[in-house]
Amino acid sequence: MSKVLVSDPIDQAGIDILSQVATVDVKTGLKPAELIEIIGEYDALMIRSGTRVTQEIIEAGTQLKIIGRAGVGVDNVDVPAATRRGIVVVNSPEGNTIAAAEHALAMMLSLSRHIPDANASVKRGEWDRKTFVGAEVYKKTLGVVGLGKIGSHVATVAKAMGMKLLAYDPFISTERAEQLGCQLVDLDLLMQQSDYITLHIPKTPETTHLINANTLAKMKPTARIINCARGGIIDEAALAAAIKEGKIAGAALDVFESEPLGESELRTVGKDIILTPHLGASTTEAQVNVAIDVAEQIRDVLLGLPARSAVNIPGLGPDVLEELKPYMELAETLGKLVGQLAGGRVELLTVRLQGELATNKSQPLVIASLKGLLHQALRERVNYVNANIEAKERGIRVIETRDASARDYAGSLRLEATGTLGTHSVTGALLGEKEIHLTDVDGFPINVPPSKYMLFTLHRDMPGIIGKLGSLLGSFNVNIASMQVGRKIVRGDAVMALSIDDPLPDGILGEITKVPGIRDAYTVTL
Ligand SMILES: NC(=O)C1=CN([C@@H]2O[C@H](COP(=O)(O)OP(=O)(O)OC[C@H]3O[C@@H](n4cnc5c(N)ncnc54)[C@H](O)[C@@H]3O)[C@@H](O)[C@H]2O)C=CC1
Ligand SMILES: O=C(O)C(=O)COP(=O)(O)O
Repeated sequence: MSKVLVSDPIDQAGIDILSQVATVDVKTGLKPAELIEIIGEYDALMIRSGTRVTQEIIEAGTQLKIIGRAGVGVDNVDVPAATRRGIVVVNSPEGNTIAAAEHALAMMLSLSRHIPDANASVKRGEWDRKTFVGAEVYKKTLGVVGLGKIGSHVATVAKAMGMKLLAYDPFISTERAEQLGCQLVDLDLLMQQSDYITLHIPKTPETTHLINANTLAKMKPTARIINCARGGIIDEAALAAAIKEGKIAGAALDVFESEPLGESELRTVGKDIILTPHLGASTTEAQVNVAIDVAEQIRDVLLGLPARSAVNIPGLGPDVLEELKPYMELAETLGKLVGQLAGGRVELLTVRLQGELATNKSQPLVIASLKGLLHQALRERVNYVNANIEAKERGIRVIETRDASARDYAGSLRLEATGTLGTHSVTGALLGEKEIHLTDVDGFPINVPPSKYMLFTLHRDMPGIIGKLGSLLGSFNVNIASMQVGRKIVRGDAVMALSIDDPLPDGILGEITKVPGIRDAYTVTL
Protein backbone atom coordinates (compact mmCIF):
# COMPACT_ATOMS: atom_id res chain seq x y z
CA MET A 1 0.00 0.00 0.00
CA SER A 2 1.18 3.54 -0.76
CA LYS A 3 2.17 5.91 2.06
CA VAL A 4 1.14 9.56 2.32
CA LEU A 5 2.68 12.09 4.70
CA VAL A 6 0.49 15.04 5.71
CA SER A 7 2.84 17.63 7.20
CA ASP A 8 0.44 20.57 7.80
CA PRO A 9 -3.02 20.59 9.41
CA ILE A 10 -5.67 19.61 6.85
CA ASP A 11 -9.36 18.81 7.18
CA GLN A 12 -10.36 15.24 8.07
CA ALA A 13 -12.34 15.04 4.79
CA GLY A 14 -8.99 14.92 2.97
CA ILE A 15 -7.52 12.27 5.27
CA ASP A 16 -10.60 10.09 4.71
CA ILE A 17 -10.10 10.21 0.93
CA LEU A 18 -6.38 9.44 1.15
CA SER A 19 -7.07 6.53 3.50
CA GLN A 20 -9.03 4.79 0.73
CA VAL A 21 -5.78 4.06 -1.11
CA ALA A 22 -2.90 4.70 1.27
CA THR A 23 -1.57 4.60 4.79
CA VAL A 24 -1.74 8.19 5.99
CA ASP A 25 0.65 9.66 8.57
CA VAL A 26 -0.17 13.13 9.91
CA LYS A 27 3.00 14.70 11.32
CA THR A 28 2.79 18.47 11.60
CA GLY A 29 5.43 20.92 12.77
CA LEU A 30 8.39 18.81 11.57
CA LYS A 31 11.74 20.56 11.34
CA PRO A 32 13.41 20.41 7.89
CA ALA A 33 15.95 17.84 9.10
CA GLU A 34 13.18 15.65 10.54
CA LEU A 35 11.26 15.80 7.28
CA ILE A 36 14.37 14.92 5.26
CA GLU A 37 14.94 11.93 7.50
CA ILE A 38 11.50 10.38 6.96
CA ILE A 39 10.40 11.59 3.49
CA GLY A 40 12.12 8.66 1.74
CA GLU A 41 9.37 6.31 2.96
CA TYR A 42 6.53 8.23 1.33
CA ASP A 43 4.86 8.16 -2.09
CA ALA A 44 3.01 11.44 -1.56
CA LEU A 45 3.36 14.57 0.54
CA MET A 46 0.38 16.80 1.38
CA ILE A 47 1.08 20.30 2.67
CA ARG A 48 -0.26 23.82 3.23
CA SER A 49 1.89 26.93 3.52
CA GLY A 50 3.60 25.74 6.70
CA THR A 51 5.98 23.25 5.05
CA ARG A 52 8.84 24.47 2.85
CA VAL A 53 9.51 21.75 0.31
CA THR A 54 13.10 22.46 -0.65
CA GLN A 55 15.29 20.75 -3.24
CA GLU A 56 16.97 18.83 -0.40
CA ILE A 57 13.63 17.43 0.76
CA ILE A 58 12.66 16.55 -2.82
CA GLU A 59 15.95 14.74 -3.36
CA ALA A 60 15.49 12.80 -0.13
CA GLY A 61 11.97 11.83 -1.27
CA THR A 62 13.17 9.01 -3.49
CA GLN A 63 9.68 7.40 -3.64
CA LEU A 64 7.73 10.64 -4.08
CA LYS A 65 5.27 10.72 -6.95
CA ILE A 66 3.19 13.71 -5.97
CA ILE A 67 3.27 16.80 -3.76
CA GLY A 68 -0.23 18.13 -3.02
CA ARG A 69 -0.61 21.73 -1.85
CA ALA A 70 -4.00 22.11 -0.10
CA GLY A 71 -4.35 25.72 -1.22
CA VAL A 72 -3.30 28.01 -4.07
CA GLY A 73 0.27 29.30 -3.65
CA VAL A 74 3.04 26.84 -4.47
CA ASP A 75 5.84 29.30 -3.78
CA ASN A 76 6.81 27.15 -0.75
CA VAL A 77 7.59 24.23 -3.09
CA ASP A 78 10.72 24.05 -5.26
CA VAL A 79 8.60 23.20 -8.33
CA PRO A 80 11.56 23.08 -10.79
CA ALA A 81 13.33 20.54 -8.53
CA ALA A 82 10.14 18.43 -8.34
CA THR A 83 9.72 18.66 -12.12
CA ARG A 84 13.26 17.47 -12.76
CA ARG A 85 12.56 14.45 -10.56
CA GLY A 86 9.25 13.78 -12.35
CA ILE A 87 7.16 14.54 -9.27
CA VAL A 88 3.70 15.98 -9.98
CA VAL A 89 2.88 19.12 -8.00
CA VAL A 90 -0.86 19.80 -7.62
CA ASN A 91 -2.82 22.51 -5.86
CA SER A 92 -6.42 23.58 -5.32
CA PRO A 93 -6.76 26.63 -7.54
CA GLU A 94 -10.30 27.54 -6.47
CA GLY A 95 -10.97 25.90 -3.12
CA ASN A 96 -10.15 28.96 -1.01
CA THR A 97 -10.84 31.82 -3.45
CA ILE A 98 -13.87 33.14 -1.56
CA ALA A 99 -12.19 32.78 1.83
CA ALA A 100 -9.16 34.78 0.73
CA ALA A 101 -11.25 37.44 -1.01
CA GLU A 102 -13.50 37.88 2.03
CA HIS A 103 -10.45 38.18 4.27
CA ALA A 104 -9.07 40.98 2.09
CA LEU A 105 -12.45 42.77 2.20
CA ALA A 106 -12.64 42.28 5.98
CA MET A 107 -9.15 43.77 6.26
CA MET A 108 -10.18 46.78 4.18
CA LEU A 109 -13.24 47.52 6.33
CA SER A 110 -11.41 46.80 9.59
CA LEU A 111 -8.66 49.17 8.56
CA SER A 112 -11.00 51.98 7.58
CA ARG A 113 -13.01 51.67 10.85
CA HIS A 114 -10.12 50.78 13.23
CA ILE A 115 -12.09 47.74 14.38
CA PRO A 116 -9.20 45.74 15.92
CA ASP A 117 -7.97 48.64 18.09
CA ALA A 118 -11.46 49.89 18.94
CA ASN A 119 -12.37 46.38 20.06
CA ALA A 120 -9.22 46.07 22.16
CA SER A 121 -9.88 49.44 23.83
CA VAL A 122 -13.45 48.51 24.83
CA LYS A 123 -12.16 45.21 26.19
CA ARG A 124 -9.65 47.20 28.28
CA GLY A 125 -12.65 49.04 29.83
CA GLU A 126 -12.39 52.27 27.80
CA TRP A 127 -15.09 54.12 25.86
CA ASP A 128 -13.14 56.21 23.35
CA ARG A 129 -15.20 57.36 20.33
CA LYS A 130 -12.87 60.15 19.16
CA THR A 131 -9.71 58.16 18.41
CA PHE A 132 -11.52 55.73 16.20
CA VAL A 133 -13.29 58.00 13.73
CA GLY A 134 -12.99 56.14 10.44
CA ALA A 135 -13.48 56.58 6.70
CA GLU A 136 -16.12 55.22 4.34
CA VAL A 137 -15.16 53.04 1.40
CA TYR A 138 -18.28 54.14 -0.56
CA LYS A 139 -17.24 56.17 -3.63
CA LYS A 140 -13.56 55.64 -2.83
CA THR A 141 -11.17 54.13 -5.35
CA LEU A 142 -9.94 50.57 -4.85
CA GLY A 143 -6.87 49.53 -6.82
CA VAL A 144 -6.77 45.77 -7.39
CA VAL A 145 -3.32 44.44 -8.24
CA GLY A 146 -3.88 41.03 -9.87
CA LEU A 147 -7.34 40.46 -11.35
CA GLY A 148 -7.34 36.67 -11.13
CA LYS A 149 -9.76 34.53 -9.15
CA ILE A 150 -9.42 36.26 -5.79
CA GLY A 151 -8.93 39.78 -7.21
CA SER A 152 -12.07 39.34 -9.35
CA HIS A 153 -14.24 38.41 -6.38
CA VAL A 154 -12.86 41.31 -4.35
CA ALA A 155 -13.64 43.63 -7.28
CA THR A 156 -17.21 42.31 -7.60
CA VAL A 157 -18.00 42.82 -3.92
CA ALA A 158 -16.24 46.21 -3.76
CA LYS A 159 -18.26 47.36 -6.77
CA ALA A 160 -21.45 46.42 -4.92
CA MET A 161 -20.27 48.57 -2.00
CA GLY A 162 -20.12 51.56 -4.33
CA MET A 163 -16.35 51.68 -4.85
CA LYS A 164 -14.68 52.86 -8.03
CA LEU A 165 -12.29 50.22 -9.35
CA LEU A 166 -8.86 50.40 -10.93
CA ALA A 167 -6.91 47.27 -11.77
CA TYR A 168 -3.34 46.43 -12.71
CA ASP A 169 -2.79 43.02 -14.31
CA PRO A 170 -0.67 42.79 -17.46
CA PHE A 171 -2.05 39.35 -18.29
CA ILE A 172 -5.79 39.95 -18.52
CA SER A 173 -7.85 41.50 -21.28
CA THR A 174 -9.52 44.91 -21.21
CA GLU A 175 -12.85 43.11 -21.84
CA ARG A 176 -12.47 40.96 -18.70
CA ALA A 177 -11.57 44.04 -16.64
CA GLU A 178 -14.56 45.93 -18.05
CA GLN A 179 -16.88 43.00 -17.26
CA LEU A 180 -15.80 43.37 -13.64
CA GLY A 181 -16.29 47.13 -13.72
CA CYS A 182 -12.55 47.81 -13.49
CA GLN A 183 -10.49 50.29 -15.44
CA LEU A 184 -7.16 48.69 -16.40
CA VAL A 185 -4.26 51.03 -15.65
CA ASP A 186 -0.53 50.76 -15.11
CA LEU A 187 0.86 50.24 -11.63
CA ASP A 188 2.04 53.84 -11.23
CA LEU A 189 -1.39 55.29 -11.92
CA LEU A 190 -3.03 52.72 -9.63
CA MET A 191 -0.64 53.63 -6.80
CA GLN A 192 -1.26 57.36 -7.33
CA GLN A 193 -5.04 57.33 -7.61
CA SER A 194 -6.23 54.61 -5.23
CA ASP A 195 -7.57 55.16 -1.71
CA TYR A 196 -7.24 51.44 -1.01
CA ILE A 197 -4.85 49.05 -2.75
CA THR A 198 -5.26 45.30 -2.47
CA LEU A 199 -2.73 42.74 -3.76
CA HIS A 200 -3.81 39.46 -5.36
CA ILE A 201 -0.79 38.30 -7.35
CA PRO A 202 1.48 35.29 -6.96
CA LYS A 203 4.94 35.68 -5.49
CA THR A 204 7.46 35.39 -8.32
CA PRO A 205 10.87 36.96 -8.96
CA GLU A 206 9.00 39.77 -10.83
CA THR A 207 6.57 40.48 -7.98
CA THR A 208 9.10 40.30 -5.13
CA HIS A 209 9.24 43.81 -3.60
CA LEU A 210 6.95 45.05 -6.38
CA ILE A 211 5.73 47.38 -3.65
CA ASN A 212 8.84 49.16 -2.33
CA ALA A 213 9.90 52.59 -1.06
CA ASN A 214 9.52 54.05 -4.58
CA THR A 215 6.05 52.68 -5.27
CA LEU A 216 4.86 53.50 -1.73
CA ALA A 217 6.03 57.10 -2.29
CA LYS A 218 3.48 57.38 -5.11
CA MET A 219 0.51 56.65 -2.80
CA LYS A 220 -1.76 59.34 -1.37
CA PRO A 221 -1.03 60.11 2.31
CA THR A 222 -4.63 59.04 3.03
CA ALA A 223 -4.33 55.71 1.19
CA ARG A 224 -4.12 52.23 2.71
CA ILE A 225 -2.69 48.99 1.35
CA ILE A 226 -3.78 45.39 1.98
CA ASN A 227 -1.73 42.27 1.32
CA CYS A 228 -3.52 38.94 1.59
CA ALA A 229 -1.47 37.44 -1.27
CA ARG A 230 2.13 36.69 -0.33
CA GLY A 231 4.75 38.05 2.02
CA GLY A 232 7.67 39.64 0.23
CA ILE A 233 5.54 41.30 -2.45
CA ILE A 234 5.73 44.36 -0.18
CA ASP A 235 9.10 45.44 1.22
CA GLU A 236 8.17 45.27 4.93
CA ALA A 237 10.84 47.69 6.16
CA ALA A 238 9.82 50.31 3.58
CA LEU A 239 6.15 49.83 4.50
CA ALA A 240 6.73 50.26 8.23
CA ALA A 241 8.73 53.43 7.53
CA ALA A 242 6.07 54.85 5.16
CA ILE A 243 3.30 54.49 7.77
CA LYS A 244 5.41 55.79 10.65
CA GLU A 245 6.44 58.83 8.60
CA GLY A 246 2.81 59.52 7.63
CA LYS A 247 3.48 58.96 3.93
CA ILE A 248 0.55 56.56 3.78
CA ALA A 249 -2.40 56.07 6.15
CA GLY A 250 -2.15 52.39 6.94
CA ALA A 251 -1.78 48.76 5.95
CA ALA A 252 -3.33 45.36 6.64
CA LEU A 253 -1.17 42.29 6.19
CA ASP A 254 -2.08 38.62 6.35
CA VAL A 255 1.20 37.34 4.91
CA PHE A 256 4.84 38.04 5.69
CA GLU A 257 8.33 37.75 4.23
CA SER A 258 9.08 35.18 6.89
CA GLU A 259 6.37 33.15 8.59
CA PRO A 260 5.67 32.84 11.47
CA LEU A 261 6.40 36.59 11.81
CA GLY A 262 9.34 37.02 14.14
CA GLU A 263 10.70 40.22 15.54
CA SER A 264 9.61 42.90 13.12
CA GLU A 265 9.30 46.63 12.63
CA LEU A 266 5.71 45.95 11.61
CA ARG A 267 4.76 45.17 15.20
CA THR A 268 5.81 48.66 16.27
CA VAL A 269 3.69 50.63 13.80
CA GLY A 270 0.63 51.03 16.10
CA LYS A 271 -3.04 51.33 15.26
CA ASP A 272 -2.55 52.04 11.55
CA ILE A 273 -1.52 48.50 10.79
CA ILE A 274 -3.48 45.28 11.13
CA LEU A 275 -1.62 41.98 11.19
CA THR A 276 -3.26 38.54 10.94
CA PRO A 277 -1.40 35.19 11.02
CA HIS A 278 -1.98 34.01 7.40
CA LEU A 279 -5.71 33.46 7.91
CA GLY A 280 -6.88 34.11 4.34
CA ALA A 281 -7.77 30.47 3.65
CA SER A 282 -8.73 29.64 7.21
CA THR A 283 -12.49 29.14 6.95
CA THR A 284 -14.23 25.86 7.60
CA GLU A 285 -15.62 25.88 4.08
CA ALA A 286 -12.31 26.57 2.33
CA GLN A 287 -10.45 23.97 4.38
CA VAL A 288 -12.97 21.28 3.44
CA ASN A 289 -12.80 22.35 -0.23
CA VAL A 290 -9.01 22.34 -0.53
CA ALA A 291 -8.56 19.13 1.48
CA ILE A 292 -11.01 17.22 -0.73
CA ASP A 293 -9.71 18.76 -3.95
CA VAL A 294 -6.07 17.89 -3.28
CA ALA A 295 -6.65 14.54 -1.57
CA GLU A 296 -8.66 13.37 -4.59
CA GLN A 297 -5.79 14.28 -6.88
CA ILE A 298 -3.24 12.49 -4.70
CA ARG A 299 -5.51 9.42 -4.65
CA ASP A 300 -5.86 9.52 -8.45
CA VAL A 301 -2.13 9.87 -9.09
CA LEU A 302 -1.35 7.01 -6.69
CA LEU A 303 -3.84 4.94 -8.69
CA GLY A 304 -2.01 5.83 -11.91
CA LEU A 305 -4.63 8.34 -13.10
CA PRO A 306 -3.91 11.93 -14.17
CA ALA A 307 -4.27 14.89 -11.80
CA ARG A 308 -6.69 17.67 -12.73
CA SER A 309 -4.73 20.64 -11.34
CA ALA A 310 -1.08 19.81 -11.87
CA VAL A 311 0.99 22.98 -11.86
CA ASN A 312 3.98 21.36 -13.57
CA ILE A 313 2.34 19.44 -16.44
CA PRO A 314 1.77 22.16 -19.02
CA GLY A 315 -1.37 21.92 -21.12
CA LEU A 316 -2.83 18.89 -19.39
CA GLY A 317 -6.06 20.26 -17.91
CA PRO A 318 -8.93 17.82 -17.29
CA ASP A 319 -10.82 18.82 -20.46
CA VAL A 320 -7.75 18.41 -22.66
CA LEU A 321 -6.90 15.08 -21.06
CA GLU A 322 -10.37 13.65 -21.59
CA GLU A 323 -10.30 14.43 -25.30
CA LEU A 324 -6.68 13.68 -26.09
CA LYS A 325 -5.94 10.68 -23.86
CA PRO A 326 -6.20 8.02 -26.63
CA TYR A 327 -4.06 10.18 -28.91
CA MET A 328 -1.51 10.62 -26.13
CA GLU A 329 -1.16 6.85 -25.92
CA LEU A 330 -0.69 6.82 -29.69
CA ALA A 331 1.94 9.58 -29.43
CA GLU A 332 3.81 7.71 -26.72
CA THR A 333 3.84 4.46 -28.74
CA LEU A 334 5.04 6.27 -31.86
CA GLY A 335 7.69 8.07 -29.77
CA LYS A 336 9.01 4.74 -28.47
CA LEU A 337 9.01 3.30 -31.97
CA VAL A 338 10.66 6.16 -33.83
CA GLY A 339 13.23 6.58 -31.03
CA GLN A 340 14.36 2.97 -31.46
CA LEU A 341 14.36 3.14 -35.26
CA ALA A 342 16.43 6.33 -35.19
CA GLY A 343 18.86 4.92 -32.62
CA GLY A 344 20.54 6.88 -29.83
CA ARG A 345 21.35 10.59 -29.60
CA VAL A 346 18.21 11.86 -31.27
CA GLU A 347 18.77 15.54 -32.04
CA LEU A 348 15.55 16.45 -33.78
CA LEU A 349 11.97 15.27 -33.38
CA THR A 350 9.30 16.51 -35.77
CA VAL A 351 5.71 16.04 -34.62
CA ARG A 352 3.08 16.45 -37.33
CA LEU A 353 -0.58 16.67 -36.40
CA GLN A 354 -2.68 15.57 -39.34
CA GLY A 355 -6.34 15.66 -40.32
CA GLU A 356 -8.70 16.63 -37.51
CA LEU A 357 -5.80 16.47 -35.02
CA ALA A 358 -4.33 19.54 -36.74
CA THR A 359 -6.77 21.79 -34.90
CA ASN A 360 -5.97 20.29 -31.48
CA LYS A 361 -3.68 21.52 -28.76
CA SER A 362 -0.31 20.03 -29.64
CA GLN A 363 1.54 20.43 -26.37
CA PRO A 364 0.19 17.29 -24.63
CA LEU A 365 0.94 15.25 -27.76
CA VAL A 366 4.48 16.59 -27.94
CA ILE A 367 5.01 15.76 -24.27
CA ALA A 368 3.65 12.23 -24.79
CA SER A 369 5.85 11.75 -27.90
CA LEU A 370 8.92 12.86 -25.95
CA LYS A 371 7.99 10.56 -23.07
CA GLY A 372 7.93 7.66 -25.53
CA LEU A 373 11.12 8.77 -27.27
CA LEU A 374 13.03 9.03 -23.98
CA HIS A 375 11.70 5.77 -22.59
CA GLN A 376 14.59 3.79 -24.02
CA ALA A 377 17.13 5.90 -22.15
CA LEU A 378 15.23 6.75 -18.99
CA ARG A 379 12.63 3.98 -18.54
CA GLU A 380 10.24 4.78 -15.66
CA ARG A 381 12.21 7.95 -14.74
CA VAL A 382 10.58 9.85 -17.60
CA ASN A 383 6.96 10.94 -17.25
CA TYR A 384 4.61 13.69 -18.39
CA VAL A 385 6.11 16.03 -15.78
CA ASN A 386 9.76 15.90 -16.75
CA ALA A 387 9.72 14.77 -20.42
CA ASN A 388 10.13 18.33 -21.72
CA ILE A 389 13.01 19.16 -19.38
CA GLU A 390 14.78 15.86 -19.99
CA ALA A 391 14.51 16.40 -23.75
CA LYS A 392 15.90 19.93 -23.45
CA GLU A 393 18.76 18.75 -21.28
CA ARG A 394 19.63 16.15 -23.94
CA GLY A 395 19.57 18.81 -26.65
CA ILE A 396 16.58 17.31 -28.48
CA ARG A 397 14.95 19.98 -30.66
CA VAL A 398 11.25 19.63 -31.33
CA ILE A 399 9.45 20.98 -34.39
CA GLU A 400 5.66 20.90 -34.56
CA THR A 401 3.85 20.99 -37.88
CA ARG A 402 0.20 20.67 -38.86
CA ASP A 403 -1.48 19.32 -41.96
CA ALA A 404 -5.26 19.57 -41.84
CA SER A 405 -5.49 18.35 -45.43
CA ALA A 406 -4.11 14.86 -44.64
CA ARG A 407 -7.30 12.85 -44.94
CA ASP A 408 -6.27 9.15 -45.05
CA TYR A 409 -7.53 8.83 -41.46
CA ALA A 410 -9.78 11.13 -39.39
CA GLY A 411 -6.78 12.20 -37.35
CA SER A 412 -3.25 10.90 -37.46
CA LEU A 413 0.11 11.71 -35.96
CA ARG A 414 3.45 11.48 -37.72
CA LEU A 415 6.77 11.51 -35.86
CA GLU A 416 10.13 11.83 -37.53
CA ALA A 417 13.40 11.54 -35.63
CA THR A 418 17.04 11.81 -36.59
CA GLY A 419 19.54 9.82 -34.55
CA THR A 420 22.60 7.62 -34.89
CA LEU A 421 20.72 5.25 -37.26
CA GLY A 422 19.60 8.06 -39.55
CA THR A 423 16.23 9.71 -40.07
CA HIS A 424 13.10 7.59 -39.65
CA SER A 425 9.41 8.34 -39.58
CA VAL A 426 6.33 6.60 -38.26
CA THR A 427 2.66 7.50 -38.56
CA GLY A 428 -0.24 6.15 -36.54
CA ALA A 429 -3.97 6.63 -36.18
CA LEU A 430 -6.83 5.40 -34.01
CA LEU A 431 -9.10 2.98 -35.82
CA GLY A 432 -12.35 1.25 -34.82
CA GLU A 433 -12.74 1.42 -31.03
CA LYS A 434 -9.84 3.87 -30.73
CA GLU A 435 -7.33 1.09 -31.35
CA ILE A 436 -3.78 2.24 -32.15
CA HIS A 437 -2.60 1.30 -35.66
CA LEU A 438 0.71 1.99 -37.34
CA THR A 439 -0.20 3.35 -40.73
CA ASP A 440 3.16 4.25 -42.21
CA VAL A 441 6.82 3.47 -41.57
CA ASP A 442 9.50 5.45 -43.39
CA GLY A 443 6.96 6.54 -45.99
CA PHE A 444 5.68 3.02 -46.72
CA PRO A 445 1.97 2.51 -46.03
CA ILE A 446 1.13 -0.36 -43.64
CA ASN A 447 -1.74 -1.04 -41.29
CA VAL A 448 -0.77 -3.01 -38.19
CA PRO A 449 -1.56 -2.68 -34.50
CA PRO A 450 1.73 -2.35 -32.60
CA SER A 451 2.84 -5.25 -30.43
CA LYS A 452 5.39 -5.54 -27.66
CA TYR A 453 8.17 -7.01 -29.82
CA MET A 454 8.46 -5.99 -33.46
CA LEU A 455 10.88 -6.39 -36.32
CA PHE A 456 11.01 -4.05 -39.29
CA THR A 457 12.98 -4.63 -42.47
CA LEU A 458 13.69 -2.41 -45.43
CA HIS A 459 14.08 -4.64 -48.46
CA ARG A 460 13.51 -5.03 -52.20
CA ASP A 461 10.06 -6.23 -53.12
CA MET A 462 10.98 -9.53 -54.88
CA PRO A 463 9.81 -13.12 -54.81
CA GLY A 464 11.09 -15.43 -52.06
CA ILE A 465 12.26 -12.83 -49.59
CA ILE A 466 9.44 -13.35 -47.10
CA GLY A 467 10.05 -17.10 -47.13
CA LYS A 468 13.77 -16.69 -46.53
CA LEU A 469 13.20 -14.35 -43.60
CA GLY A 470 10.57 -16.72 -42.17
CA SER A 471 12.93 -19.70 -42.24
CA LEU A 472 15.79 -17.68 -40.78
CA LEU A 473 13.61 -16.57 -37.84
CA GLY A 474 12.38 -20.16 -37.47
CA SER A 475 15.97 -21.42 -37.24
CA PHE A 476 16.44 -19.05 -34.25
CA ASN A 477 13.16 -20.32 -32.75
CA VAL A 478 11.44 -16.91 -33.22
CA ASN A 479 7.67 -17.23 -33.54
CA ILE A 480 5.97 -14.74 -35.87
CA ALA A 481 2.55 -13.55 -34.66
CA SER A 482 1.71 -11.40 -37.68
CA MET A 483 3.40 -9.89 -40.70
CA GLN A 484 2.66 -7.19 -43.22
CA VAL A 485 4.45 -5.70 -46.17
CA GLY A 486 4.10 -2.12 -47.31
CA ARG A 487 5.34 -0.96 -50.69
CA LYS A 488 4.86 2.01 -52.96
CA ILE A 489 5.58 0.39 -56.29
CA VAL A 490 5.73 -3.25 -57.39
CA ARG A 491 9.29 -4.65 -57.16
CA GLY A 492 10.55 -1.40 -55.70
CA ASP A 493 11.61 -0.77 -52.07
CA ALA A 494 9.34 -2.16 -49.37
CA VAL A 495 8.97 -2.30 -45.59
CA MET A 496 8.05 -5.42 -43.64
CA ALA A 497 6.52 -5.14 -40.14
CA LEU A 498 6.51 -8.33 -38.10
CA SER A 499 5.04 -8.88 -34.65
CA ILE A 500 7.02 -11.53 -32.83
CA ASP A 501 6.22 -13.33 -29.59
CA ASP A 502 9.59 -12.85 -27.88
CA PRO A 503 12.52 -10.43 -28.05
CA LEU A 504 14.84 -11.12 -30.97
CA PRO A 505 17.90 -13.15 -29.87
CA ASP A 506 21.29 -11.37 -30.00
CA GLY A 507 23.15 -11.53 -33.29
CA ILE A 508 20.18 -12.30 -35.51
CA LEU A 509 19.84 -8.78 -36.93
CA GLY A 510 23.22 -9.18 -38.64
CA GLU A 511 22.06 -12.48 -40.16
CA ILE A 512 18.83 -10.86 -41.39
CA THR A 513 20.68 -8.11 -43.25
CA LYS A 514 22.76 -10.80 -45.02
CA VAL A 515 19.59 -12.14 -46.71
CA PRO A 516 19.83 -10.99 -50.36
CA GLY A 517 17.45 -8.08 -50.93
CA ILE A 518 17.18 -7.02 -47.26
CA ARG A 519 18.97 -3.72 -46.76
CA ASP A 520 18.22 -2.95 -43.15
CA ALA A 521 16.55 -4.52 -40.15
CA TYR A 522 15.40 -2.95 -36.91
CA THR A 523 14.01 -4.52 -33.77
CA VAL A 524 11.92 -2.60 -31.28
CA THR A 525 10.28 -3.25 -27.93
CA LEU A 526 7.17 -1.20 -27.23
N1 LIG B 1 -3.70 34.66 2.39
C1 LIG B 1 -4.06 33.48 2.03
O1 LIG B 1 -4.32 32.62 2.88
C2 LIG B 1 -4.22 33.14 0.60
C3 LIG B 1 -3.40 33.71 -0.34
N2 LIG B 1 -3.53 33.38 -1.66
C4 LIG B 1 -2.66 34.03 -2.62
O2 LIG B 1 -3.41 34.94 -3.41
C5 LIG B 1 -2.76 35.15 -4.65
C6 LIG B 1 -3.76 35.20 -5.80
O3 LIG B 1 -4.46 33.99 -5.91
P1 LIG B 1 -5.52 33.70 -7.09
O4 LIG B 1 -6.36 34.89 -7.30
O5 LIG B 1 -6.17 32.41 -6.77
O6 LIG B 1 -4.53 33.51 -8.30
P2 LIG B 1 -4.83 33.70 -9.87
O7 LIG B 1 -3.77 32.96 -10.56
O8 LIG B 1 -6.26 33.39 -10.16
O9 LIG B 1 -4.62 35.27 -10.09
C7 LIG B 1 -3.38 35.89 -10.05
C8 LIG B 1 -3.42 37.08 -11.00
O10 LIG B 1 -2.19 37.78 -10.87
C9 LIG B 1 -1.82 38.23 -12.16
N3 LIG B 1 -0.38 38.49 -12.17
C10 LIG B 1 0.63 37.59 -12.27
N4 LIG B 1 1.82 38.24 -12.26
C11 LIG B 1 1.54 39.55 -12.15
C12 LIG B 1 2.34 40.72 -12.12
N5 LIG B 1 3.68 40.63 -12.18
N6 LIG B 1 1.71 41.91 -12.00
C13 LIG B 1 0.36 42.00 -11.94
N7 LIG B 1 -0.46 40.93 -12.01
C14 LIG B 1 0.13 39.72 -12.11
C15 LIG B 1 -2.24 37.12 -13.08
O11 LIG B 1 -2.42 37.59 -14.40
C16 LIG B 1 -3.55 36.67 -12.46
O12 LIG B 1 -4.65 37.32 -13.07
C17 LIG B 1 -1.71 34.05 -4.74
O13 LIG B 1 -0.46 34.60 -4.41
C18 LIG B 1 -2.09 33.09 -3.67
O14 LIG B 1 -1.01 32.37 -3.20
C19 LIG B 1 -4.48 32.49 -2.08
C20 LIG B 1 -5.32 31.90 -1.18
C21 LIG B 1 -5.24 32.16 0.25
O1 LIG C 1 -3.76 28.97 -0.63
C1 LIG C 1 -2.87 29.80 -0.40
O2 LIG C 1 -2.13 30.29 -1.25
C2 LIG C 1 -2.67 30.22 0.98
O3 LIG C 1 -1.90 31.11 1.21
C3 LIG C 1 -3.35 29.51 2.07
O4 LIG C 1 -2.35 29.08 2.96
P1 LIG C 1 -2.68 27.98 4.07
O5 LIG C 1 -3.11 26.75 3.36
O6 LIG C 1 -3.79 28.53 4.91
O7 LIG C 1 -1.43 27.78 4.84
